[in-house]
Amino acid sequence: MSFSNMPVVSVKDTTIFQKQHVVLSDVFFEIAKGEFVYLIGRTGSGKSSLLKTLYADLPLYSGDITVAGFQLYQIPRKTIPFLRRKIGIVFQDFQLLMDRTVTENLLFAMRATGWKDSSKIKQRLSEVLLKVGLGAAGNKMPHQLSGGEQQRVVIARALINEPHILFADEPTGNLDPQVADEIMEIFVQINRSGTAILMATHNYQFLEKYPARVLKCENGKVLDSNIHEFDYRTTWFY
Ligand SMILES: Nc1ncnc2c1ncn2[C@@H]1O[C@H](COP(=O)(O)OP(=O)(O)OP(=O)(O)O)[C@@H](O)[C@H]1O
Repeated sequence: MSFSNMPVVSVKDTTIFQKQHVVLSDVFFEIAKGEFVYLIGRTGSGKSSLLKTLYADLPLYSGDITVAGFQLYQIPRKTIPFLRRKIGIVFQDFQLLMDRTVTENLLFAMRATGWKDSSKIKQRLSEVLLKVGLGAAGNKMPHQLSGGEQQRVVIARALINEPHILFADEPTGNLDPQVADEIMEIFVQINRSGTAILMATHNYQFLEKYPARVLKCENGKVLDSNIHEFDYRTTWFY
C-alpha cells in the first residue's frame, strides 16, 4: 500500500486504559483520509479516553495504533510534538491564553511548532482566521469574543499545520444550539476541504443533519456503524 492510500488512523486489537483500569478492549477501526466519523456513547463510556490515546495524551500499553504515520506503541516522548503537528485537537473548553489577543494565541502555537518565516506566518494566520469566519478578529482579546467565536479561534489554531485529522472532543458542548450548529458547519466545511475528523459528541441532531459513519463506545467495546447495525437514537441517553 502506498503511503497516500494509508488510513490516517489505524487501530488494531487495542485496549484503552485509564491508569490500570480497562476502559475499552478489542478495539479495531480505521479512518480513511478525509473521512468524517462521529464518536458517541454514554458519559463515562470511554470516548475521551480513546481520543486521548489517539493523540498520545494517554499511553498505549496494548495493541497497535498508527495516527498520521506515527506508531503510538512506545512512542518516544520526544516524538509526540511531531505527531501533534500532523493532527489538530479541539476540546469542549476553549483553552485559549486569555491574556493574549487572537493573533498572539495563534502565533504562540505557530512558534511552538517551528514557524519562523514572518511572511508565511502572516499568510497562514489570515488563511486560518478566514476559514473560521474570523477575518477581522485578530486584535481582539478572548474575553471580547463570544463562546462560539472563542471556539472558532481554537479551530483556527488546530488548523495551522494543515492537519491530516482533527480530533474534536465535544467541541460544541458548552455552546447554545444555534452557535453549536454554526461551529458544526465549520467542521463540515473543513472536512469537505479534505481534513479527516473524528468528533465525540452528545448532539444527535448533528448525526441526523450531517449523517456520517459512527463509532459508538458501549459496554467496553467500540461498535462501528460500517460493521454493526445500531440505532443511535434509541440508545441516546446519558
Ligand atoms: N483521569 C482519570 N483517571 C482515572 N479514571 C478516569 C480518568 N478519566 C476518566 N476516567 C474513567 O474512565 C472511564 C471513561 O471515561 P471517559 O472520560 O473516557 O468517558 P467519556 O465517554 O468521554 O465520557 P463523557 O461523555 O462524560 O465525556 C470512566 O469510567 C471514567 O471514570
